[in-house]
Amino acid sequence: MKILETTDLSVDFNGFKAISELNFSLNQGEVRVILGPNGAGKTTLMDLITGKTKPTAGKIKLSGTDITGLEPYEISKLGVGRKFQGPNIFDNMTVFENLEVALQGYHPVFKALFFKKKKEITDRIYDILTKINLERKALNYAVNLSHGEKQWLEMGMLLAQDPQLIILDEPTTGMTADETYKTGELIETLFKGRSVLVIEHDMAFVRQIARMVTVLHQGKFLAEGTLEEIENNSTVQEVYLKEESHA
Ligand SMILES: Nc1ncnc2c1ncn2[C@@H]1O[C@H](COP(=O)(O)OP(=O)(O)OP(=O)(O)O)[C@@H](O)[C@H]1O
Repeated sequence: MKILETTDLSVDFNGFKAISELNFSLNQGEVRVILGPNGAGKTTLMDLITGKTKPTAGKIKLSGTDITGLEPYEISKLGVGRKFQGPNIFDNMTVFENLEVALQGYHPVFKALFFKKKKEITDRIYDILTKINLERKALNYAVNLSHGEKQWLEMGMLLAQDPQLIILDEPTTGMTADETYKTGELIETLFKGRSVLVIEHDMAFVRQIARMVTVLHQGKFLAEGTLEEIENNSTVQEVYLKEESHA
């Protein structure tokens, strides 16, 4: 089944086509990396899927439901979770509290109402903490975590919201090679069986996580295949070489 499908999707910024008649689809449970040189339209595509940018033409379907033109909060409610490049967590809360907020929202006044659910919630939080390797830091303030740990905490928070589609925008930016590798492992364990779209430039990381890669260029579909196929694709090579010669 297709979790995501775009049909002739286009967006025009004052005459400039940042995404142009794009037909893209993602299968349920698939991890797909979106590649493309600077300005290819990768971020714009994610903005269209999440409702941040409204398309000029075309359609977007999520699990068969037309979500074209919906507002970001509506799309998020339908189960699309997005993680932006930098860590976006509550610095002045503990790791545990960050996950608690992600699971049940921030309702200090109504906390008592959740009392009965407490055990269930705590178990779920510890399950995620174990997966993101932060169980020993549950009571530490998030501000004191390393860059990698902050990113992993946010991935745990994303999972806590149980999204049907997860979008990760360059998740390894600023990470050491070791942290990058651990992030790849995390995507395989934490998001196992989930549908994930990733924008990423780090090729070792792409090789680690993706079965299939889609390449965009100037807002258009350029190629799709395994990373090996993409690396051997002469059109893709040409586009990247041209970009390098302009850099
Ligand atoms: N709101 C906007 N108004 C006008 N032009 C825009 C807007 N958003 C994006 N663009 C343009 O659309 C093109 C695609 O940008 P986008 O950020 O999607 O590319 P990208 O593939 O994510 O690139 P990068 O790898 O550099 O992040 C760029 O030329 C950008 O300048």
